Amino acid sequence: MNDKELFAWIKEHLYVPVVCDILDSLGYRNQAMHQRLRPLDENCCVFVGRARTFRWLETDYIVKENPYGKEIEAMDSLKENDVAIHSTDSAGTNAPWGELMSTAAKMRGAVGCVCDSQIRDCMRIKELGFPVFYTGIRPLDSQGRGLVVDYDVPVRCGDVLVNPGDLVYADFDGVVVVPKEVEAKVFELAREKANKENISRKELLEGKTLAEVYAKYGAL
Ligand SMILES: O=C([O-])CC(=O)C(=O)O
Ligand SMILES: [Mg+2]
Repeated sequence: MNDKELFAWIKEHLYVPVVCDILDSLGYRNQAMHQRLRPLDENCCVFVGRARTFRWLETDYIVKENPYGKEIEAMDSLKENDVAIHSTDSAGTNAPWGELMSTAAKMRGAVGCVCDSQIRDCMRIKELGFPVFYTGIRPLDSQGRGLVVDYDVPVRCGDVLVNPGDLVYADFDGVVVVPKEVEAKVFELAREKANKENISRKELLEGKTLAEVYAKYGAL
């Protein structure tokens, strides 16, 4: 399967919690982003793609020659199925993501953004239909408050260390990051667990008790 086929398959058959369960079973227990990251629009929050990371530096002055650092270059390098991942801005001084970033990302084929910081232009982002997970909303520009010092480097976002190219999967329950080295295994096992959950749900709806179905399929 190429990425396009894999991502379509994941969106059709899986959901974020089942992927988290499999990561748990393989010893990767800290791959779900912190619950402070929530979707801007619950009707537009499901995506799977590859991490493209932005490393932010907090500043208290405008860098004259290049007030946004490498941000514009990074944005224009986005490709099909990319997910923009912004390093954590604990201070929350500014909103590095808004409607123009969303528009630029969408036009390059990116499928979502996880911004562990503030966002702005929220109603326009919703109108555009670009999925964004965010920590807060604030109307202030990043210029003079922060800049992108590097991109496609490991960054911490939502308390998860994200490497460029990691698979990022988001739905209403949250955002999970699947490290490259376990990706194939995770989706093979997630398919099996989802099958067990589907049959368990069916039998629960037919009236069987939780103890009965758990004894049979071992899936919760
Ligand atoms: O200017 C920014 O950094 C964010 C923003 O407002 C936009 O993307 O429209
Ligand atoms: Mg704007």
